[in-house]
Amino acid sequence: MDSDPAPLLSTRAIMALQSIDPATLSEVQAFREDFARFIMPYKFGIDEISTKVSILREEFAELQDYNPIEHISSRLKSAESIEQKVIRKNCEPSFEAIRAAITDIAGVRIVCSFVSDVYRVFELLTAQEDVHVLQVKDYIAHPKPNGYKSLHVIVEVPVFLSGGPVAVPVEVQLRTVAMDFWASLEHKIYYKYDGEVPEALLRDLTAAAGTAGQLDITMEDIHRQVRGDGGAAQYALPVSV
Ligand SMILES: Nc1nc2c(ncn2[C@@H]2O[C@H](COP(=O)(O)OP(=O)(O)OP(=O)(O)O)[C@@H](O)[C@H]2O)c(=O)[nH]1
Ligand SMILES: Nc1ncnc2c1ncn2[C@@H]1O[C@H](COP(=O)(O)OP(=O)(O)OP(=O)(O)O)[C@@H](O)[C@H]1O
Repeated sequence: MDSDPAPLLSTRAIMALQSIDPATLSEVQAFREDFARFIMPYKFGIDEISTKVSILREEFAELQDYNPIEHISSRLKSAESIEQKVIRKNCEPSFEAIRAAITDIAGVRIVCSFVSDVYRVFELLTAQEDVHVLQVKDYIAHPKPNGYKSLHVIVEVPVFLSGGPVAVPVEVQLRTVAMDFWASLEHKIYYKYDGEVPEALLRDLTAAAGTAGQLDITMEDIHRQVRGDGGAAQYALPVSV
């Protein structure tokens, strides 16, 4: 006995689609295809940078018995987040204008053990000949007023598509574990309060950023002493760390 195939769309979705004029529907479909074509190179840009960072990480681990990179994460900006930024930046809503104005559609975050590692990984990545630096923002040397610290660099990498190479901007954020801990909590609080964070919490967050900064200094100092290249505080460490 034949049974009806399971519907691909719910009755509500079919009714909604039937009520849209076919011209609008084909416009929506065309837009979806254009958006997929627009976003694809950014995904490949993330892949390029992630591969470069993974190679550096493996090489360090193999040859130097030391790994300056704790972890790597990446994100492709969502259509909603791009839309919000287009509105916020008062950018013309065309793919061409968005491509020129929004340089963090592809994002990679590199979390390092120590501040010196952040700068070392930055130097190694940006010295590669196919990595073109467009902009650097050093929020470690110059933290934001709320205490936010990270080293940001917008790089452009070539992505080889069937039609030829395309230069894709990728935002790389480099930070320590302590900076990352602080930034992720601050991000959650900011969203929880929809940007209207109470004064007392803001004060606590700024103070916590200072504590995280102090922790980075102390940890790096201990690390240097263990490696035997000195440190600011010259106290002896107990056996193995
Ligand atoms: N948690 C947290 N993240 C931040 C903060 N400031 C910047 N970031 C992160 O860094 C990204 C880029 O920040 P910036 O380099 O300062 O760029 P911007 O001045 O905001 O400029 P646009 O990215 O063009 O809006 C943001 O999208 C966040 O992911 C902050 O105060 N707290
Ligand atoms: N370069 C990056 N690498 C990895 N993750 C990132 C990067 N930039 C942002 N993120 C993370 O992606 C998530 C969502 O980011 P989203 O694109 O919505 O906003 P944003 O880039 O942080 O802010 P804005 O749109 O104001 O520039 C957040 O968890 C954020 O921490």
